[in-house]
Amino acid sequence: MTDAIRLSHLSKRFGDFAAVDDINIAVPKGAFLVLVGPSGCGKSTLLRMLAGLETPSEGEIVFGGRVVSSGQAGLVADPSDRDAGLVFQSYALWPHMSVAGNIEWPLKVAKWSRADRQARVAEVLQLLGIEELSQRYPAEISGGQQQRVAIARTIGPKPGILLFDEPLSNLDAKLRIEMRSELMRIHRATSATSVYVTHDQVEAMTMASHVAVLNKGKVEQFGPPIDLLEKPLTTFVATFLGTPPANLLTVTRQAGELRFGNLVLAAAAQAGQHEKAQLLYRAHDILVGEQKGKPVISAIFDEAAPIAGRTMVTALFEGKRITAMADGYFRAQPGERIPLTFIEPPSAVFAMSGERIGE
Ligand SMILES: Nc1ncnc2c1ncn2[C@@H]1O[C@H](COP(=O)(O)OP(=O)(O)OP(=O)(O)O)[C@@H](O)[C@H]1O
Repeated sequence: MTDAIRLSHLSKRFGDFAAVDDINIAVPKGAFLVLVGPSGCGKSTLLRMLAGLETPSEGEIVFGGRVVSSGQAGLVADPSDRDAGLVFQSYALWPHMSVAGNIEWPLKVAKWSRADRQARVAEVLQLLGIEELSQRYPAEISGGQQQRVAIARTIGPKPGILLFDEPLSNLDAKLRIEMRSELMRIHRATSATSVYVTHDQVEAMTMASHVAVLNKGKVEQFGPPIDLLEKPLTTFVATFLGTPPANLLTVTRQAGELRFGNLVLAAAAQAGQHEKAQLLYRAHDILVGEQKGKPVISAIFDEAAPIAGRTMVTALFEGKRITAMADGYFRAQPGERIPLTFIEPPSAVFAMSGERIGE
């Protein structure tokens, strides 16, 4: 089957600076791809290239087998001629048009017949649950409702590809969670392929069928969210994804062992030939308390946050912050010493350069 989206050697330079640097990914039809990464990693630039608002410096964008942008050929198909719809962070509704008018406008531009337009407007109003707002003007509805109208307007013409640029970042926390599942429902109902930009890794992990983690314009890793959590290829991916954030401990090879201070954490063979390595421990693999026969450290309690019946605890050990879990609700005084036990072996081993070692 033809991929819905294929990016080959896609780059965008501003002067000497590569905002997007040699990206190569293929996205199957119907996927929900989330582009995630820290501020300035190139997410918006990549999305703007997908939308046809920015010309690639090099490489190609192919939608459903058709080249829509090409750096070499200097080709960029017009935003309206690439079967893609873009939803921005700011809703950009036309203030002088009613909700129904806003949704109908792109269909007029695309020369749909009056009857088809009316039927489609009614359909998307219903899909977004905003029928009762159809005659109101943008100034007369809330921010969350405006966002729904903006989404309705984008999906009206039935684009094959939906592009979202941090669409929920202006909403409050509760509404954001609600809209997340709404967007998933809309994605399924339209059977479009979606590309969604966020810097919120929780949003990425809950919504995505595929995630691309970007760092300095490059894709660090691309795949289903579970694969990225279970088998991160770099320390960047390992610590960027997952809640609470994972721990990386630098260990030194001594004889047959990998030691963290005086503590033996793993067999030296796990680090291959490296003298030093970084061990990945998820918070739930370090438990507050002691367990016989397992490596334990005495750390200085810093703070505690209850999460789903357990407690996420941060503590300091030799100046390093460590995140661990306690069963039930846990409290201690800041500065108090608490035991932390490494109840599981490290879930991955990385070279000091950040690359994964072994399986
Ligand atoms: N028109 C431009 N001219 C020069 N540099 C630019 C331009 N647009 C973006 N950049 C630079 O390219 C890099 C990537 O920017 P981009 O907006 O794509 O990042 P982002 O990942 O979307 O960040 P954020 O999450 O903060 O929105 C940044 O360093 C930015 O300063």
